[in-house]
Amino acid sequence: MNGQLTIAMPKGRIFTEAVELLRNAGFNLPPEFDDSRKLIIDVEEENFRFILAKPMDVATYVEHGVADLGIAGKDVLLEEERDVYELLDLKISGCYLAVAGLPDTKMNDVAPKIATKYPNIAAAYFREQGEQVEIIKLNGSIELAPLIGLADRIVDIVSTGRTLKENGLVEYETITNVTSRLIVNPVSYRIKDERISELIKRLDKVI
Ligand SMILES: Nc1ncnc2c1ncn2[C@@H]1O[C@H](COP(=O)(O)OP(=O)(O)OP(=O)(O)O)[C@@H](O)[C@H]1O
Ligand SMILES: O=P(O)(O)OC[C@H]1O[C@H](OP(=O)(O)OP(=O)(O)O)[C@H](O)[C@@H]1O
Repeated sequence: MNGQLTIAMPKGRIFTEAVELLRNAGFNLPPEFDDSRKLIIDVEEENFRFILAKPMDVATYVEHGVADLGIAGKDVLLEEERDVYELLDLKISGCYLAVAGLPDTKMNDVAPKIATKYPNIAAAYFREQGEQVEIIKLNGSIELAPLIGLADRIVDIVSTGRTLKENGLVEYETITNVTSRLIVNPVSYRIKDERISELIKRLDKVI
């Protein structure tokens, strides 16, 4: 064993599933994990420190080494391209990234507009398709953009498909599947290899 492990956890959707996975792997996480506003939770018994961050920021904490490990959606990892290693596909919080828009509509011929929370992923996708587009970055309610004429298409997460359906939108293409991943800071991986390998082994058994 070599020292405490700091793990950056994403608040929100992924959190509950990630906590369940860690508990299934035999880690004793106290009730604070079920109902608390604390942003740092120490679990002395396991020699873990958990920090609770916005999902989009998890890889930033890990890249800067203030967290050894983190749990982040593949969408965030593709969008941000942080200097971290991906260790495990945790197979939780599954969804996918898709291109969607109003049914039976063609994209504008000249610089069609794409609204998205994922400007880098969207730009790379349309570049690969050989299509020149204008990316419009939004922070949420992406489905609104084609409805009020801000964009021809959106690139966004689809899970149940309910948001698209209830807003009269259809999916045009799937870009990539998304699940949450365990990521590690490259230096921590070298220095704390024993503890990290042990964690991977225990998680791997319950995924
Ligand atoms: N239906 C879904 N919509 C969005 N993200 C999802 C969905 N299902 C799973 N995910 C995963 O959850 C992560 C986002 O979690 P969450 O929705 O809690 O945060 P967020 O929307 O990015 O945060 P906020 O809206 O507070 O800025 C994504 O990065 C993705 O990997
Ligand atoms: O296919 P579904 O199950 O309907 O899920 C997909 C929706 O969920 C997310 O939005 P979120 O709820 O995070 O709200 P946001 O608009 O603030 O991003 C995502 O951006 C989609 O809008």
